[in-house]
Amino acid sequence: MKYIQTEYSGPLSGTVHIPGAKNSSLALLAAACLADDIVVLEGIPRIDDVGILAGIGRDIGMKVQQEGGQVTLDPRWIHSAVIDPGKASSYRASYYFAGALLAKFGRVTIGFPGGDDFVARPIDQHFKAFRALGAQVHLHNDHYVVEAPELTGADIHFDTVTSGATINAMLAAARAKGRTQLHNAAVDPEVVDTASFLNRLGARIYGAGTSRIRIEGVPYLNGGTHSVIPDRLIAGAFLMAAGLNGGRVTVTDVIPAHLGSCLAKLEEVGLHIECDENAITAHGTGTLRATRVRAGMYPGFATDLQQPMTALLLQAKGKSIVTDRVFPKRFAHVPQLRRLGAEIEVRQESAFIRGGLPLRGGWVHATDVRAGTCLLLAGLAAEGTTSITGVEHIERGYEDVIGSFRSIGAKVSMRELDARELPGLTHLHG
Ligand SMILES: CC(=O)N[C@H]1[C@@H](OP(=O)(O)OP(=O)(O)OC[C@H]2O[C@@H](n3ccc(=O)[nH]c3=O)[C@H](O)[C@@H]2O)O[C@H](CO)[C@@H](O)[C@@H]1O
Ligand SMILES: C=C(OP(=O)(O)O)C(=O)O
Repeated sequence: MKYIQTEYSGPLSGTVHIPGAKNSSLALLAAACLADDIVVLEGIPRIDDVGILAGIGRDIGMKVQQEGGQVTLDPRWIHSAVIDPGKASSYRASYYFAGALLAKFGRVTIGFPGGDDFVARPIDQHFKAFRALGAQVHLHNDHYVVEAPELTGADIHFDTVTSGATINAMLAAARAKGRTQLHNAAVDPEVVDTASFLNRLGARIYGAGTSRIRIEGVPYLNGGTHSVIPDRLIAGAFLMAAGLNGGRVTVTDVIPAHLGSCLAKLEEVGLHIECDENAITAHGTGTLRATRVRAGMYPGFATDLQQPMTALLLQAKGKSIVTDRVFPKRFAHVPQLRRLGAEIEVRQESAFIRGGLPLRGGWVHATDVRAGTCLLLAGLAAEGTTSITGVEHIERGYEDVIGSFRSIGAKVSMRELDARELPGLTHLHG
């Protein structure tokens, strides 16, 4: 079993190239199924979730060729819309295959989504959208079936703002008959990126990036080429790394506007931020201020950044509070941070932090990708050696976590755990 080892690293400094966004890539790769010709996607990160998705694509007949960050997909060979439940459940965004295959096949069989587990991650709004477009949804033990002999445009009012269901509804409606309007839609950059991609193929999607999206269904979609947007969540985590021990980090190939609420919060805690057209530099003075973070949907502070931010706030003298309004129980990193000596506890769905106290290295377990980033940052600020298991979660989101952190001077390495050490470590998962 692999684990990541970190050592106290002092101020981190350097430049990191930010890869394409995981969450956008997963939507675009599935969306390619809707096309009637070859699609080329550029800037796709080489992460585990993309590997699983490509495997599913090949299983159903799609031709998928990966060369570095360029992925060429030929959907003309897709012969099946029955997706292996195990593969679908091994990552979150498999639900996009339901939206993308429905218009072409009229029936999709697929496993329930997996991915990071934050206690509750319903997909009722995806089903609501499919039903509104005329589909029936049948739930089974380990899979569900979505069926629609024909999809017809409709007005869909989401009960809550969800990026996943907004994207899935766009996919299903792109080739539906007539007009669909999405109300209370998510405004995330990944929604806009998916709409831009589909429009490049000939779809007619208007208003993506606002809470009302209009889709005029089209009978077919061409092929085309598209570059995925940069990963704002990886960029945010590296900027936070600059604040840990008073360092200076530049992230390049980013879209600064996608990080507005993150940058504002970093300035609030005392980091200096400089933005260029496609680069951001953060430098810490060594002194951090405690603060209040309320994670919300875009353009709010991202739920996927509240865990690395928590690692940073452990270094800020005083009391900080972190609340997650998107996934109110997303605090699996908290008991792990306590193993490193952090004074942090969860009460009434918020993490209360007493920061500015020294951390000491130890064994910890990453339960999900961002918990992993949080523990990695905490490990770089802790005295001694920190060992992080659960690397498979981290690798869902990072293509070269060790290389990119080393490039800013982090003392971090990937190691192999001797099987004989395992029994003594099972307590970590509790
Ligand atoms: C693969 C992917 O893109 N994952 C991202 C996506 O997840 P995911 O697509 O699962 O998250 P959503 O944006 O859909 O969730 C937003 C909120 O809506 C709720 N909800 C969602 C769907 C639904 O049918 N019913 C419902 O109640 C969720 O519980 C949550 O409170 O957005 C999250 C919120 O920015 C991010 O943390 C994830 O990294
Ligand atoms: C929650 C995340 O991913 P997923 O939705 O794929 O589980 C994440 O990227 O932080």
